[in-house]
Amino acid sequence: MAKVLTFTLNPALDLTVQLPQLQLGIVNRSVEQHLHPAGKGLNVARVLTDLGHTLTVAGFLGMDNHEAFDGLFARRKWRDGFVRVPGQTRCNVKIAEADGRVTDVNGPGMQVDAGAQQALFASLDALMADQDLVVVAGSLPPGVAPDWFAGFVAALHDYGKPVLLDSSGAALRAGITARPALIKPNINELSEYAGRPLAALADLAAEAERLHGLGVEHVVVSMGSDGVCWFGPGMALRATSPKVPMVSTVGAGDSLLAGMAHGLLSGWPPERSLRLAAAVGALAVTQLGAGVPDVAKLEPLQQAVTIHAVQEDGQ
Ligand SMILES: Nc1ncnc2c1ncn2[C@@H]1O[C@H](COP(=O)(O)OP(=O)(O)OP(=O)(O)O)[C@@H](O)[C@H]1O
Ligand SMILES: O=P(O)(O)OC[C@@]1(O)O[C@H](CO)[C@@H](O)[C@@H]1O
Repeated sequence: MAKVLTFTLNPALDLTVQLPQLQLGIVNRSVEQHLHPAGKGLNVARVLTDLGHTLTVAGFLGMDNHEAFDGLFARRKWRDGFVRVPGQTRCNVKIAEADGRVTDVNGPGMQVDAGAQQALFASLDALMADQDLVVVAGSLPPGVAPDWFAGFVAALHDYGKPVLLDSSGAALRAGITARPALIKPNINELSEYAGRPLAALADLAAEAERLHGLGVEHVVVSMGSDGVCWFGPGMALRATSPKVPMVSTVGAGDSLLAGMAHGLLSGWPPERSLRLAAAVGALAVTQLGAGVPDVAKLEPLQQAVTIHAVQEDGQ
């Protein structure tokens, strides 16, 4: 199995609040609440650990509420490369209604100063030693500029290992300039990047083609219950999403990305990688938070995924 480093520059304590139906402007009473350490790169790390890989996790972490994260790192036996900064890691609220709708209220995150950014940069040689693949996922905390992020991803790229990027907005735009091997925007994030709605598969294919021209080898576009499209060198595949009981969609994209990473690291044919990735994404929807506590559950989900080629006309 492989060694993987995931960066979460803006981690979060995810507070998931489950209730029958959210009613705005009145007191809502939740049925259950769960608080757990998360953030995109850490969610990816959970899945990759469950699939058998050895993980190092890094980014910025607030000094004032680090305990839950330290506990997670110790339980999962992750090497901890996080730079501690003054203040609190943010709390992101996820309101999960009984019909499967999830409303996210994500905090900005704690201020990260130039010293902390330099400290993370300075640790790259040590962090990158022996890694087979790097994942950079999530938003940028206040103080971290998109230009800095572009340089950061470029520095990772220079180590010669595949860099997988999942971000949005200005961070996605900046990260793409550093030619990551793979990006995984959802369809809304890619539409925002493109500056136009990408409604049809032909639009996605055209945008992916443009990104290939910028040096991004793999463009993986997630579309929630509508599945996922993967545009790679000389290939375009679409996977359907299996029908699953919905608990929370939070972390589905991270799970999909982890599945893709696993397939790439295993040297699998594209169809096999995409099938697994779609199955891991679907599994995430059936539970709170990311992870594959029972790998056997992936088998029926993989069988329920249909893969077909995206035609030139976008069918
Ligand atoms: N309702 C669903 N049923 C089955 N599979 C799903 C469902 N929602 C998501 N998935 C799977 O998970 C993948 C990622 O989902 P989605 O497109 O919602 O990612 P995302 O917007 O990046 O999510 P997040 O940022 O919350 O992790 C989809 O491509 C699909 O394979
Ligand atoms: O604000 P960001 O960094 O874009 O996203 C953060 C986040 O919504 O992403 C994960 C799900 O993908 C959650 O664990 C976390 O709260």
